[in-house]
Amino acid sequence: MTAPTQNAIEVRSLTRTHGSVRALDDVTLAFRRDTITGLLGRNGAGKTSLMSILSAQDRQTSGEVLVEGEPPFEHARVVERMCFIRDNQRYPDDYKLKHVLRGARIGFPEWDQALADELVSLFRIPEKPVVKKFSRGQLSALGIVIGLASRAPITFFDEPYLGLDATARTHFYDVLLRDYAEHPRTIVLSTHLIDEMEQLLERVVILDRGRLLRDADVDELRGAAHQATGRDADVAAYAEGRSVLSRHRIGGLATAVIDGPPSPQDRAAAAERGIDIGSVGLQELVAAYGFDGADTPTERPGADTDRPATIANGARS
Ligand SMILES: Nc1ncnc2c1ncn2[C@@H]1O[C@H](COP(=O)(O)OP(=O)(O)OP(=O)(O)O)[C@@H](O)[C@H]1O
Repeated sequence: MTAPTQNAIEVRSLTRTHGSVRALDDVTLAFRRDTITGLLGRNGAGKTSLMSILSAQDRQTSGEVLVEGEPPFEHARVVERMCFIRDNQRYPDDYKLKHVLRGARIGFPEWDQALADELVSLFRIPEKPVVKKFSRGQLSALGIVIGLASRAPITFFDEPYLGLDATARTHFYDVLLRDYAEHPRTIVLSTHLIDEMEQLLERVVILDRGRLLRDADVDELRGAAHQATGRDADVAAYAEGRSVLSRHRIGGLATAVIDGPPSPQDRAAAAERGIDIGSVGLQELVAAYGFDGADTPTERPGADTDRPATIANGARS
């Protein structure tokens, strides 16, 4: 008997096009079993497209997807082990809370009714109105109830927090961590609230314009870049020849996010120019990747005549 691989999902050369738009472009990666992975990237990066294909709700244009070793599309055995909570889930017009929960209980073999009841009360989800009258936050809460109580071995959450108040988001994070500790499973969640949700994540996948930028442990990414802050001209000189992910300028001060941890030589060069070297958090790193090596648009395009070549061209391959 072969041992199960440590990956719940494997994706090879995955491409999804819509006409001339490449929602996913030659993506190769794996999602580890019994791990919470954050799917990050700017609007339109391809996060929903990827989860839709992995959960068999859409089909790739080319490439291969294996979920627990099998292609998911039209594979009932694989599909019933997955739960995809979309940010725009629709329900039949006459459905109330009880109808949605009844459907989920039938659809998910590992469904936990006690957990569903606890969450309904925690999120104060109303029983009487039809679901189509729910507020944005109530709809998100309902998705979270289904996603967690399904106990599906592979669960996808697509921006599950939309419209949720701060208390409800805290409840979500706390129950997710508690339930995951008691029932480990593979969870993939897309989010733009990176600072807030970073504590939940063990691994991170970053997409940009359909392409894979990073697939790494959160701890590895925390040291993946450094930032240099100082007078604009000094930071520009420091940035010269280094791989600049983004640069912010306010007045005469600038901060450049540079790919890679600072070496002793970097520290010495910074000290020589009176530049502060600092660490870059996950949210700042993802934002910096999204800049394409460009400046923040605080100044008129074309006004920046002294822009160093590494910044103007973008140094990231
Ligand atoms: N059915 C479709 N028809 C045409 N283009 C599509 C379709 N679905 C997705 N796209 C395009 O594919 C790209 C990726 O979209 P996707 O929804 O996967 O991004 P996302 O990372 O989830 O974005 P967001 O963070 O804004 O939710 C976008 O440019 C989007 O416009």
